[in-house]
Amino acid sequence: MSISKPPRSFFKPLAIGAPAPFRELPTRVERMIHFVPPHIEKVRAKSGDIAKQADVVLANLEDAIPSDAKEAARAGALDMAENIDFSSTGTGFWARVNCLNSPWFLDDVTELVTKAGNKLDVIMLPKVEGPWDIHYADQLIAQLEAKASIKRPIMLHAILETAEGVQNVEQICLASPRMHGISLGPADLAASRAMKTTRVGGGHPFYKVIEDPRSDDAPRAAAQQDLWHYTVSKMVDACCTAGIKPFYGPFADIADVEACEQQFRNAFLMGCAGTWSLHPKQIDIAKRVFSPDVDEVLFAKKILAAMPDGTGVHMIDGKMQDDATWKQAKVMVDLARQVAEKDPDLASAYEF
Ligand SMILES: CC(=O)SCCNC(=O)CCNC(=O)[C@H](O)C(C)(C)COP(=O)(O)OP(=O)(O)OC[C@H]1O[C@@H](n2cnc3c(N)ncnc32)[C@H](O)[C@@H]1OP(=O)(O)O
Ligand SMILES: CC(=O)C(=O)O
Ligand SMILES: [Mg+2]
Repeated sequence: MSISKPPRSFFKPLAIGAPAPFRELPTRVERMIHFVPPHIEKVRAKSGDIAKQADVVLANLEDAIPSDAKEAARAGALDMAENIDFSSTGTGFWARVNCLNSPWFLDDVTELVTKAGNKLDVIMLPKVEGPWDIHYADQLIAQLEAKASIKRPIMLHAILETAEGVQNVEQICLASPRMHGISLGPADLAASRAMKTTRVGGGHPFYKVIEDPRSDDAPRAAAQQDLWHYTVSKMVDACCTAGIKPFYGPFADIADVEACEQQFRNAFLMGCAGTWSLHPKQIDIAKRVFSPDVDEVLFAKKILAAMPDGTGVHMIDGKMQDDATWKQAKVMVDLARQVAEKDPDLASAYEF
């Protein structure tokens, strides 16, 4: 017997007075979630400017914040909520709270929801292992939303960063209508799986395929493979099944902008909606990569124009098009339209 909720109960608020969860995700361009360490006053002071460039600004309270600065980071996050104008640029405001078994989680969530709940779009929950973690956070947030008379539901975004979480990713995505999406957490995940790498995201020179031995004994060609391909694929399928958004996560080799761009691009091509930026220079990389390519969009527009009702078969520039490629084209053009609303240069390049 199934133990899932009956369909009619799924969208009911979990506390009397809490807002009803969204039936559909709000349509938002979220090409990058920019991480700010809120306890550092100098960096926090810049986050108003960052909010004009990034699609999402996130106050990070978890890893990378020293244990003796956790309260300061929380206070910094509340300060950001109060003093930065996110709404006029349509920028999302998120916070990554400490994990559920930490001494800080309860105060993080309580203070964020009750003091800044009407400003906060998404709470990012680290180290989620199964749907039970989502159920607990979901109920607690509903109680706090009700207590503080929050008008819009705060969404939940889980980080996929333990082997158990990857094993349970489908149930995590389906656990609650409060779910917004999932991000890959390659550092904790590597540790959890005992992967032998000290890198945060990206490839590894030892993870490669080499060609067969050559008759001339010349060095054999080799190509690095993507360590994260399986996990990203699994995450994308789980998110899309649940109607929520998959994201790549951090790329910590800040100086290696080329490898960062390639890792982001692989994730974009595989279906991710966005990524994280840890440093201001990763914002532009993410913007470039997660905005659809102009030539691809112009080609996709030709497909839509040639097949107004989305059926049949057509040849365009020597390539066969049918109902399936019409859907591929629609994905591209729909995203381009959303990006165009934020970016007038791209709007004109896409010829909208
Ligand atoms: C595995 C995980 O959990 S990943 C998520 C957790 N990690 C994070 O959130 C890290 C966030 N990023 C950072 O803390 C920093 O970018 C670091 C530590 C990676 C690098 O910091 P620095 O060495 O100071 O970078 P750098 O010197 O290049 O900074 C250039 C400027 O950008 C500013 N800056 C750096 N990072 C950020 C940021 N995330 N947001 C806003 N401004 C920033 C710096 O303050 C500096 O400003 P200044 O020129 O006025 O002095
Ligand atoms: C993203 C993150 O938290 C990690 O890679 O561990
Ligand atoms: Mg982590």
